[in-house]
Amino acid sequence: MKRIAIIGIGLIGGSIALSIKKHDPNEVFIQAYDLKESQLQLARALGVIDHGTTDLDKAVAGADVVFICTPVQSVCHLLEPILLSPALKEDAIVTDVGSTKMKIVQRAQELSARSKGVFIGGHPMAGSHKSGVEAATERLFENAYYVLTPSEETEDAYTQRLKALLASTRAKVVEMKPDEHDRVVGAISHFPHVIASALVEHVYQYQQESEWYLRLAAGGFRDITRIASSNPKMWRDIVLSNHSFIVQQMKDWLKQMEHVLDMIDSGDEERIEHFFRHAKEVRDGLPDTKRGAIPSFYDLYVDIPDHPGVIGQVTTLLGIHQISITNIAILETREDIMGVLRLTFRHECDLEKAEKVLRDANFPVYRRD
Ligand SMILES: NC(=O)C1=CN([C@@H]2O[C@H](COP(=O)(O)OP(=O)(O)OC[C@H]3O[C@@H](n4cnc5c(N)ncnc54)[C@H](O)[C@@H]3O)[C@@H](O)[C@H]2O)C=CC1
Ligand SMILES: O=C(O)C(=O)Cc1ccc(O)cc1
Repeated sequence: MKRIAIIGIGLIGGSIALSIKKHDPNEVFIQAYDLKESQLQLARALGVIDHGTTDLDKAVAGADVVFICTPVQSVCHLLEPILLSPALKEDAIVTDVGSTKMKIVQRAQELSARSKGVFIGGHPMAGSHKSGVEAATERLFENAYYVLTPSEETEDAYTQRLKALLASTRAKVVEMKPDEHDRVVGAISHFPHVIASALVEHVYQYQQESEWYLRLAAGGFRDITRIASSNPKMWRDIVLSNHSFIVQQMKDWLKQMEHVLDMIDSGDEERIEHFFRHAKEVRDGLPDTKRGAIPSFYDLYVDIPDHPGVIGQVTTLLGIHQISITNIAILETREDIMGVLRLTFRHECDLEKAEKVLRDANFPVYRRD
């Protein structure tokens, strides 16, 4: 029986646990640690873990592989008590899922000589703007890249052992140096999150002048700012931990914006069209993966008319048809309706069934991403 420890059982820790468990249900025992007893209880109730504890030594005891799945600043703090834990098994692999790698790998290297285990940095390049174990799904990492950052001293046998375990995620595992990882991921993930949030803030300032700004916000604005709905604490940690690259990229961006400003101000038709054409070509040429770096969750939206008991009708209908909902939220209000209900499902087939059941009952349902 293989023992896997998950430290921080949220969206990513839960999704790793589920994918490993689904692959080998009878051969794996998943033990978890979290600061929040409630997350451990929920994870146990959802069948994501076999055992939960708020005692770190007990959680790592006897584990063959330990995944640290907390926000990145906590990963740095947890490395010492985990790598130097007397309960850590000889030759255990300790890995993490943090969105940045340089600081984490550097801290692990400082501790490596005194540890019984071996640290290999990791980062699954898939996620969501949702968090918590309730949003975890075993298919989250399917077809996404999963970066590992073994150091030059890491014996290849350990890396191969970890890769074999990660095969259950069906991600494409690749190896990178921590600095290259942080520079590239800074540009394609971290900095875009800063831009998305800044764009929301930008329009919010205008909103003080007229309420129409956010009321009219649709289509493109929604698409480009979707990631601004992500977990603020997680992104605070990421930005602090990848500070230098993000600051550099921000300076490059300001220069780029100067060019764009100059181009638009000049009214030069040819330059402006070329700007949009080139961006379109690069964007259209992005690798067409079924599930990319930001895979959609299985969300269904229902417009809720303004009369009592409607939300109850929706959930009852789904219950009668035995369709499980992972998450439910009322998102926004428009004048003509009471709100938009977002129903999240763990599996695509549940979403399809729910869509049919609700449509047959004349609810206005739609998908959106
Ligand atoms: N959410 C995403 O899209 C992605 C996140 N990541 C990385 O994965 C890590 C986890 O992110 P999520 O699973 O989204 O967060 P989450 O908020 O869903 O889960 C984090 C869990 O860690 C627990 N936790 C926090 N501090 C702790 C501590 N000191 N000790 C023990 N438990 C602690 C929390 O209670 C929570 O259950 C972060 O480092 C993030 O940068 C990586 C890829 C994608
Ligand atoms: O790709 C994005 O930017 C996402 O929103 C999903 C995500 C978030 C954090 C990561 O470390 C990796 C992927």
